[in-house]
Amino acid sequence: MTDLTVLMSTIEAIRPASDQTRREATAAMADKVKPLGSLGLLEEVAIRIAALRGRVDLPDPTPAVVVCAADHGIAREGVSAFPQAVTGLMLTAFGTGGAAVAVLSRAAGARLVVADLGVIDPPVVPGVLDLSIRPGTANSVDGPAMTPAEATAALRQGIDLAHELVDDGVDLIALGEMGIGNTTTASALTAALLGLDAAATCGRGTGLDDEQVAHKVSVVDQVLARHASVSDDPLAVLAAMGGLEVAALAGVVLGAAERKVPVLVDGFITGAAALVAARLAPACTDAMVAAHLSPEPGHALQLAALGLRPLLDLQMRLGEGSGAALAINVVRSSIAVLTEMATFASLGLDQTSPVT
Ligand SMILES: O=C(O)c1ccc[n+]([C@@H]2O[C@H](COP(=O)([O-])O)[C@@H](O)[C@H]2O)c1
Ligand SMILES: Cc1cc2nc[nH]c2cc1C
Repeated sequence: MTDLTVLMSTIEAIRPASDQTRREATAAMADKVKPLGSLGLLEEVAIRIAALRGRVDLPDPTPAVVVCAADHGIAREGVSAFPQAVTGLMLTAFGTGGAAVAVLSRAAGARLVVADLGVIDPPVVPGVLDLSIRPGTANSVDGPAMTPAEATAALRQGIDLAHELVDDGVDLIALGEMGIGNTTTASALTAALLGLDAAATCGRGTGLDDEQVAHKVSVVDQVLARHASVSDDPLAVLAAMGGLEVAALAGVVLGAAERKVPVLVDGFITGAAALVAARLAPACTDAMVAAHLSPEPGHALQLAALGLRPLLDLQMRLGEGSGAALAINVVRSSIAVLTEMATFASLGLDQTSPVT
């Protein structure tokens, strides 16, 4: 099958979560020995996952953290506090287990899957999947970051990866990314897809000062002006602005949603991938859980557009999937609440009258 055929058949196959199971899970949660709604978002997450999976008796999840890495031509505009070579260096840190996301994945009992979608001069690191489409995108200030065929190929890599993980027993996927310059790419994508000004979506990334953020806004303004004609078509916007890892992560979302497996969206860059996926297949938002809130100003705007509420707000702005890895145990706990908590009835209590 061609990349486009796989993409289209995946989009076609994505169905909304089950309303019937949502009602059953909501009723089951209401019976638990606690005041109604007192476990807050923990209740909502378990109910949403039950509705997605089509069953209330959820097993303890088998999680995987998927980190997609790639380089960005836009980094040449001086929009990051760090040099582009850091993208490749971090591949080694992922592969050797010393990166934050490797530590947090271990703490969550999750398998870590790292994929190179287009790192320039990637180091040879055992365990890192070579899914490279091209060595970095082109600079989207000057022209399209990639061709529609390259964007589709990256999406397909993500879809295939999600399918392989699910076939292997994974039923919870945390999204992560690495790519110097990718907050600028995510700012452009978010502004284009949500019809926002660059100033609303640009933040400090890896640590820009106010003057550097102003420069970043002017660069994103140039990208938006250069590609103004494509703003109605999500695949064309993705190809025009990048990036390769964003495309692959959008594919992971689509592939997971097709198989009714929840994805934990991490920060601002995975949020941009989630937006792309939602534009391609609106029902895939039922598979998304927002792990945390990044201080990048565009992140809250993305989550509002997706109708998602973040589980955590720890002022984390690392990326890599660090927030998503951390939220795995929150999701695991929410499922345990739904499946293991006692009910009022089982304790011989009447939940409608307070115990005196
Ligand atoms: O996840 C976030 O919200 C986030 C916010 C700021 C920075 N990052 C990470 O930092 C890198 C991009 O930052 P920058 O400044 O180079 O665009 C990239 O590797 C991301 O993983 C990630
Ligand atoms: C060191 C470093 C680690 C990262 N992890 C994700 N983005 C990153 C950016 C830098 C600079």
